[in-house]
Amino acid sequence: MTATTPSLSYRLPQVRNLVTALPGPESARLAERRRSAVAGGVGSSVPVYAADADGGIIVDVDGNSLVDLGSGIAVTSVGASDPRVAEAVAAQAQHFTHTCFMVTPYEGYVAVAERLNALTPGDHDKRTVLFNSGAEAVENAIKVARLATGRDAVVAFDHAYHGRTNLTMALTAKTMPYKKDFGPFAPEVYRMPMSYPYRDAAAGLDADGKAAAARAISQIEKQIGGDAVAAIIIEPIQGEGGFIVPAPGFLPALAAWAKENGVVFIADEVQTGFARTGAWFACEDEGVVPDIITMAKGIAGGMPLSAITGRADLLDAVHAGGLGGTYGGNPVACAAALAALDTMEDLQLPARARAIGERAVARLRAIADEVGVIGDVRGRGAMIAIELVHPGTSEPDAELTKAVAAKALAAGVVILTCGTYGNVVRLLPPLVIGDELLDDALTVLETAIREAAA
Ligand SMILES: Cc1ncc(COP(=O)(O)O)c(CNCCCC(=O)O)c1O
Repeated sequence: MTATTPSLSYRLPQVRNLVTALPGPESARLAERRRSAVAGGVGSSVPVYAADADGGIIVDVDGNSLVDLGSGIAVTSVGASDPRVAEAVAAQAQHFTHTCFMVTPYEGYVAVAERLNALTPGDHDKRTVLFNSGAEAVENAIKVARLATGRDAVVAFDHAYHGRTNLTMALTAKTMPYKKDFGPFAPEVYRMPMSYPYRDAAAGLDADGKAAAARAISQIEKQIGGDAVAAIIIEPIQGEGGFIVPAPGFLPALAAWAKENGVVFIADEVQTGFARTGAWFACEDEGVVPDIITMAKGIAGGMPLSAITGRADLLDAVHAGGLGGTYGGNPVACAAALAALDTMEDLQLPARARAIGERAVARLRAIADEVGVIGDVRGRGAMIAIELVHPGTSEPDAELTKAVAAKALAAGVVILTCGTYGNVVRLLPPLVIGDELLDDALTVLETAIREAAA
């Protein structure tokens, strides 16, 4: 831990420890039950079943302690059993688990909205609406943008990921596994080229952010026309598409164009939000103030909650009853969010994320030349990735990527992969992971890369 960050305490030993082969017998029994109970379309990254989790450790049903470098896909930044969150959940549940905010409202929803209005970029008048999933937040951000502008067209980007509902599938770029055979998809969605510095350079394109933005804007104007676009939606750092950090200048140029053309600029911070990238929100890195920001994942310590926060004039343009849903802003999830936000603030998790990222990037950059298969090391804060390629080329190596993740898992480290080409190893550790455990996991990852690449 750096000297300035508060000390962390844990309920479980923060030590990687395997006591059986993976999966162990209990996980194997659960897998058997799952085969005759759960649809095969739901996949799982690892073959073990969780029994407990705390800090950077997941304990499985066979007593194995694994290091969690996935945080349940960027969700459990405060850990999966933050004591403050657990206490808030229990306390709320003892009073009421649900009344439906559209029926009998409650303070927790209002308090979360006040916190998000204050925490998100921009000092303008804002309003917030709460939902359950990231995709639901994205769907509603687009609804608001279309109503407020009276326009239909929505611009999304190559390599984007926005969810698994019909509209968010239309916004998502990669077909397999997210979209294949699930169409037809919502109309009036247009895909534009992304700033992908590593691959832009490899393709001989000008990787400069302003040039990349100019390419996208030129296509928007030719294919749609600025006056027909309701919204641009973009992840400030693309997540499932491969932890793609656009070149500096790209986001500000798009936001400026959107403002000039009356287009709603939506930042999808479902994966980048809540300290993950070393700031409360990734947009802050270049001073971009979105008109609407979508949030979920890290918001509530693992409880299902999502939100849109945006300009009051946009969100208040919607007629009464136009936004909502049965469970949106569930009171238990709201209690968890308020507790999680307190933990993030008390533990200074944006700074902790930066420290985690610096540690990880230094280790990965140090071996890149030696192993020859790391084409790029990138990310910000504790959202770090390596793109794996065939030696001496920028050709994606998806098989090597799978092998690295499998070797890491066999040694007791849960690592997620992603990327349009399936060749990105991503690090999303809980922001409460300790340095010793992080270093141990990075050593395992280095060994896995060396062995898989040999
Ligand atoms: C930027 C961004 N927007 C929207 C979403 C969607 O959030 P939901 O809460 O999964 O609906 C995500 C979810 N990302 C992980 C999805 C994993 C999977 O389903 O295989 C995201 O990252």
